[in-house]
This record gives sequence, structure tokens and C-alpha cells, in this order.
Amino acid sequence: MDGKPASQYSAWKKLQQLHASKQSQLVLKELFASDPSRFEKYSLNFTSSTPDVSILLDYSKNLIDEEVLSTLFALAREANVEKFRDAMFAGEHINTSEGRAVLHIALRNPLPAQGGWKIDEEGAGQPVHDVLAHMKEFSDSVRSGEWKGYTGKPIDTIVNIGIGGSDLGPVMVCEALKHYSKRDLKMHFVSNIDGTDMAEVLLACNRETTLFIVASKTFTTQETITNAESAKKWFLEEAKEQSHVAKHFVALSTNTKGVTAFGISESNMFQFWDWVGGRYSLWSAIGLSICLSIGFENFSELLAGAHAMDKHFTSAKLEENLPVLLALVGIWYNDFYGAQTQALLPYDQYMKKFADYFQQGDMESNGKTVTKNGSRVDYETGPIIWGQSGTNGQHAFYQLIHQGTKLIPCDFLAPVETLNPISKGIHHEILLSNFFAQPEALALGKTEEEVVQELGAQSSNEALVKSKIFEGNKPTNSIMFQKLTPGTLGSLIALYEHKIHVQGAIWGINSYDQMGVELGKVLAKAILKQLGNEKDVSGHDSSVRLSILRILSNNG
Ligand SMILES: O=P(O)(O)OC[C@H]1O[C@](O)(CO)[C@@H](O)[C@@H]1O
Repeated sequence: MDGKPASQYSAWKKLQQLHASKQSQLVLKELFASDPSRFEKYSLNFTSSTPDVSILLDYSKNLIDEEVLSTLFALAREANVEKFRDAMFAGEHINTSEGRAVLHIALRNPLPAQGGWKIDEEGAGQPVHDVLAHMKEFSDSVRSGEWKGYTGKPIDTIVNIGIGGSDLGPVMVCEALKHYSKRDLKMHFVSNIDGTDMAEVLLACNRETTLFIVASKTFTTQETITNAESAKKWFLEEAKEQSHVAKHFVALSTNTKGVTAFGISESNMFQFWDWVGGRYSLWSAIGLSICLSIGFENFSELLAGAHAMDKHFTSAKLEENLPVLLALVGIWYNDFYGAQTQALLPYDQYMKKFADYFQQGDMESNGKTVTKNGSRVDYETGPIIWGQSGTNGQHAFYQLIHQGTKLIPCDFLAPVETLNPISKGIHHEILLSNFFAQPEALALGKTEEEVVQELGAQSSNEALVKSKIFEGNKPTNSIMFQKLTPGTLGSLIALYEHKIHVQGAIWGINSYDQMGVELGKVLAKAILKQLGNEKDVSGHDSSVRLSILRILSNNG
């Protein structure tokens, strides 16, 4: 909680010893063979009735036994994980470097009168619900066609302009909940400063029927403001009158001054607060594009699903707490087995952006080298997050997971029921068969004897035999959920958010700032000023200087 280095905990030291002494005994094939109740022991259910959510976490295919697991829980206790969690929920300023509370959980918290927590932080109660009411009113009127563009036509295209947390959450959720979307409302997301991003989207837009959402917590982000200015210029080329902007541009921000200076009136602004981190902001006004796509009721269900997971996280004991479990087994590989990465592999095409989303969520949160009190860590912190939907990934990178030299812990996720049971459900059956087969293959592998038997006469080719051996013993979690509903997605996102929180607490780092993205931004601004004239190019290493000069000579 106070930024104590994790390596100083006695449980940490014991885990180092356990890793050294037990590695050869932690063999999944043998662990399953010797304990028929391993699945019952190492699986957990999360259920909620409103909204209806059912998630099964099977963590039996991890390189753990009772002793390892109980030491991991001891580590969580020694690191005061529960206290740190409660501090977040109470609105304490756990983002110490910026002196801020971390209250994305307040965005999905019902009012205290309706069973929510009381949180003493400006904006965290009624104002959240006032903004939600504004989002409902606005999204209802756009979706019903009541909101008209400057020539009196209803809106049929939404363009969300934002980057990082002001883009990735809305993109991921809109994609994941497409099944629930208003299909005749086209959704676009522009994030990159590369003009290609905006130019290609504008080709698909009609000025009379397009609504631009400028999403930026700070309203100073270079990419977003430049893209928004270009969109406004494009719009005014035909609309002409500045007053028409009000029908076609809204802003989601904490910065009222910046929004009004851009030319968007306060009435077209949806507010949020500095205690909402960008990468945790999809629950806030930043979710307006989600609301427009799937409707306010579904958006509310998404929030309720996350709130249900918040309740679980705050009330379940550590041993039965899904986020805590994911965090602890992650630490086991990250810090003791030397795993560098963690793959997220959803067997649900709607969730194809899930790993992209948590790349920012996890890596911007826990990609830190100093603890909260400023000492350099002498252990590994946040993992590299990556992945894509199954079965596509199987035909791309699974080879390396199965037979490469790197240990890659994987989380497999899949729905019991599909939303698209085409061809009598055969697609889903095949999908699920792969979802079960991969963790099994990763865990059990294939021995030399099995390969020899399989190859028969060809087994005299030793090199061939060796190439077909699967060492196995690769750890995985399997997460099965009933169906991809808004509520379920909300719970799943909150599950991973809290996993990140627990890991950050144990590592003693601040998971809620992102100083590491600043230096590049500052340098880019300085270089931008030099891109007009050769004489201005100074202060760089030779590689940057000569490359800039090459661009300048190309520009004549
Ligand atoms: O919403 P803003 O202020 O435009 O910031 C966008 C993104 O930029 C960052 O500050 C850094 O890349 C992210 O944390 C944030 O999500």
C-alpha cells in the first residue's frame, strides 16, 4: 500500500524458494493424474442475478499446488491488498503522483439510496447520475431520429474522435456488443494523427447526417484536437454557418474551457472528472458512442455487470476472489517463472479487440519501474499483453506458444451460448472444441513415446520425432461465460481491471499515472517546430537529425 518493494515480503522470498524447489514437481499431467478433484479445487464461479451473469474461472491448469497457492495468498495479505482495494473504493487518493482518487468504480455505482456505496469525492454521486441522464436523453433523441442535422435530416453516422482510453474502450465495447447495436447507425472511430485515418472515414460520411463526438479527457491531446479541427473544417466546407456545429459536434471531457474554445457549447458537453483514468473511462461520458450504438438500457446493463464484479471484488474472501486469483497466478509466472508476456485469447469473434483494449489497460497501468515511494524495483512488473480471437490466432502464433522457447501464460475465454447459431450451431461446436483442445494440448503436450507410436515406420527419423514432441506444461486459465451480454461484458472488463489493480498493489507501484507517455510527446512537439526549415534542426542525435534533413530535402 505504501509502495514497499514486493521482494521484501517474506511470502515473496518463500515463493522464490518454492519455485526453485518445486519446479520439477509442478507437472500438470501428473498433478491432474494424482488428484481427480483438481478442477473442483481450482475453479470458481461468479454469478449475478441483476444483471444475469455467470462466469466460470477454471484455473486448474496452472503450475500451482496448495503450498504455492497459499503462499501467493499470503503475499496478497502481506501486501495489504484488501486495505488498498478498500482505499480505492473509499475515494482515497491512491494515485499518489497526481494526488487523485481512482474512482471509475463510482461511474457504475448506483446512488446510495439504490444500494450503492457512499463515496465522498466531488462528482462521485449524484453528478455521475446527472451525466448518465444527459447521455440517455441525448442518445435516445439521436437513435429515435428526433435529433436532426443542420438540414433537418436524422443522424445516421457517428464518428468518435479520440485516442488511447478515449478510443480503445468505446471501440472494443461497440465491437463486442454489435449484436445489440442499432444496425442503421454507422459507427466510426478515428484515433490516429495519420491523416489517412480521418480521410478514409470522411469518405464514408455525409455532412448532413454525421455526428462527431470529440472524446478527450484533457481536451489537449494533439491527435484528437487536430483530428477534430479537420473534421470541423470538412463539415463547414458545406454547412458554412458556425452555428450548425452545435447539431453535429459534441464533446466528452473534463475540460470545459478547452471544449468551449474549440467551439462546442457547454450544453453539448458531457462531463467527467479527474478521478477517472483515461484507460478506465469507458464507463463515463466517454461511453457515449457505446450508448448511441447499443442504447442506454444496454449501456446501463454494462455498468451493472461491472458493478456486480465490483461487489464481488470487495466482498469475496481472497481465496474466492476472481480478480485476486488472476492477479496472483499472473505474478507467479511474471516474477518467478520469468514469463514476459500474457496472452488474452477470446473464443468469441465479437471480443476480437479485447486484448487490444487491455494492452493499454494493463501496460499503461503497470508498466512502471519505480515503486510509489520512488525506489527502483528489483523484480518484474507489468507483463506485455497481447492476443487475438480464436481460432484465428491458432493459425498465426500458437505454434510458438506450443513449441517455442518462451513461456506464455494464456487466458482462454469463451461463451457457452453463441449469439449466432448459424448452420444449426455447428460453428459454435467447432469453436468450443478448439477452446477446450488448446489448453489441454498446452498442458499435457505429447511425449516422445507417443510420437514414435504415431509415426510407426517413420519413427526411425529422429529429427522428425523430435520436431513433433510437445513439451506441454504450459499454464492457462479458462474463463467460460454464459453468453456475451452487456452485463457479462461489464463483469469481464471489471474482472481484468481489478486484476491489474491487485498486481499493482503487490508490486508497490502506482497503477494510475502514465508518466512514460510524456517524454515522446514533448520531443515530438519540439521536432514539429523544426520541420519547416533546415536551419531550425538542432539538438538531436545524428540519426534523427539526418532523417529530418532527408524529409526536408524531399519537401524541397
Ligand atoms: O482523453 P485524452 O486526454 O485525450 O487522452 C488520451 C490518452 O492519452 C494518454 O494520456 C496517454 O497516451 C492516455 O492515458 C489517454 O487515454
